[in-house]
Amino acid sequence: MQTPVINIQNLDFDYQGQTVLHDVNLNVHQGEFLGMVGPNGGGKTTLFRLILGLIQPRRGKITVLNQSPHQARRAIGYVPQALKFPVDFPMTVEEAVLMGRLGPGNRLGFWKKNDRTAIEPILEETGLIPLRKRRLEDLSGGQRQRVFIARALAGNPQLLLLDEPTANIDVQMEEDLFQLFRQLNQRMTIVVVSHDLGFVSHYVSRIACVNRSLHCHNSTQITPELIEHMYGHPVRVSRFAQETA
Ligand SMILES: Nc1ncnc2c1ncn2[C@@H]1O[C@H](COP(=O)(O)OP(=O)(O)OP(=O)(O)O)[C@@H](O)[C@H]1O
Repeated sequence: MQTPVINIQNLDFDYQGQTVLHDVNLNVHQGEFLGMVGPNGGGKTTLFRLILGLIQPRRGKITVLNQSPHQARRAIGYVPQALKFPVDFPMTVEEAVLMGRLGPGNRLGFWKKNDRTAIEPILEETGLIPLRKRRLEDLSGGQRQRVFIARALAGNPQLLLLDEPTANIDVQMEEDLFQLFRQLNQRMTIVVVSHDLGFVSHYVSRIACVNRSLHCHNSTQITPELIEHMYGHPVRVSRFAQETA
């Protein structure tokens, strides 16, 4: 059997003595498109930061592509929550995407020809060719999201982690982005955090519910009762309600 892309065993994580994640176990397999849902503060971003090796578990084990998260770092593309990224940074779309090529031997602003060549198909795939010379601050929220996705793709990752990539963007743009993720999923494993359960379960086969602990469900098993139980209160999920009405 193939080694999972992400393997987490009996993981505990604390922030200043407060347990944020407890006894988390998770296997994400090659080529999987996994959705991740859960209430605010449930620990989803923390789990991403652990997978990226930015923070260490207090207990348990985590491997990514059969290596430590730190060793696997260059094989992971990460799109953080949009609100956590400065948007008034004075750079063009092209320069922002090139930042995804940063690494040993590459300095900011001193790009090699092969870096510029490498980003061309990515600009094309993410629909950014017409915007390539525009400054980040002049873009809409959805266009900016595409830039952050393209930046994450520039390092040619095997695993893509997307933290609420469709927050604050309109429904059409959300559909377009998920179509792009579906296309990308043909060549890479994807984990996407979303609060739009009905929508995300349409695209993914499995959903990890994170609220201090983690439980996986097939997307067909997700019911309003299960969601209410996980969030601790009823959740307004427009598309979910429509689909299950
Ligand atoms: N740097 C930090 N120091 C201390 N506590 C933190 C830190 N970052 C997050 N936390 C706490 O850890 C818990 C989990 O936060 P996390 O951001 O992982 O949740 P989340 O599920 O991603 O939430 P959201 O859906 O709101 O993005 C929260 O209680 C949060 O306040």
